Amino acid sequence: MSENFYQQTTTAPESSFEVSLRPPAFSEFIGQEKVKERLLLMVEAATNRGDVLDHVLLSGPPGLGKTTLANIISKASDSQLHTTSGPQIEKAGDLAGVLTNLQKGDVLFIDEIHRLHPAIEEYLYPAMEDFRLDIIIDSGPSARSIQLNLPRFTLVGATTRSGMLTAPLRSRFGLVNRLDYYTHDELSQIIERSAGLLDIPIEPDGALEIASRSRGTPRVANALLRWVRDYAQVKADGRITGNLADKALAMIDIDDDGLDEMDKRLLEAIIYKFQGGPVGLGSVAVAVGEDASTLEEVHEPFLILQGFLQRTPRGRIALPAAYEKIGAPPPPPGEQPSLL
Ligand SMILES: Nc1ncnc2c1ncn2[C@@H]1O[C@H](COP(=O)(O)OP(=O)(O)OP(=O)(O)O)[C@@H](O)[C@H]1O
Repeated sequence: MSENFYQQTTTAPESSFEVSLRPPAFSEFIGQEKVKERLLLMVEAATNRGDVLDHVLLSGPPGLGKTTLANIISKASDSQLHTTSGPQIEKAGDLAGVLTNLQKGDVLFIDEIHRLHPAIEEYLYPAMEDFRLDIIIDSGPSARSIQLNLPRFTLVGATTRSGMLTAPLRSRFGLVNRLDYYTHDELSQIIERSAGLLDIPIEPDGALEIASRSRGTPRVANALLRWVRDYAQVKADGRITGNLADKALAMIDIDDDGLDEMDKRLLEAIIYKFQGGPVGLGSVAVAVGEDASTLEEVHEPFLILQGFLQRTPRGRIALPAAYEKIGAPPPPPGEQPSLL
């Protein structure tokens, strides 16, 4: 279970468990204060003007609350939410179907918007800017362009890879927000809230223990809470204390910093197989037997944030903290890989 624990919790389709824990309003959404403040202001201004909300882009690693915020935005602006994702829109006709289904003021949430096909993205520009859709019907000599007027709507785009978004698409969003990893204190509050909703008795030190091993990510925190709850029910009286959470998480090989087996395997591969780097992502992926994009989107951002890893133009480099973490002797100073 442990090896792919984060992958399961960060890329698995939404479970009813997750949906049930989703905060329904800004007031219950913990953390991301700046983002919340901006969105609240936008919603209030648009409501006061009786206007439709501007388009919003939310970026950041998986599981930080982008889908949750899209839901909250649509509720706060009293509008209907329509959900789709970049890979689901395969043809221009798919996009036309989604757009022509919207009512005035509706929120269209496109998850993984960076994965939209470039040709389809171009249809989105006039739709976002002028609420107009130009589509070509038929082909060959009888091909002709027809123009459809769309109701004014709000596009909420979510991406884990904001760098992959094209400049023309990015510039069409009125507000661009980056979500950051949560602090231990914020995650503790999220865990206590979830435990309350699920009727799980938890001590503050139990919540903090889970929080400190949740890699700054609410989705991981909720998944770990669920595991610790099961452990507490079977091995104890059901109450989650700090000590019990520690034992439960050790059982699934999640260490004090929240690193799992795959994180450690990645660091070990760079240090032992590639002499600490620099090494390209593709080579690391083959060495650890994991998909390169999972390493890049799920594992690496946290390892970088924690100071274990560095991305350089020449490849990945293990930093001194990584040697310490896996108990490898640090390289002699002369053999430290150059960071350039
Ligand atoms: N600020 C928060 N407060 C409380 N719970 C949160 C918060 N942010 C996220 N969660 C919880 O974490 C889970 C994951 O959130 P969500 O699905 O919104 O993430 P996401 O960023 O959209 O992820 P992905 O990009 O992978 O779809 C949800 O169940 C939600 O309940």
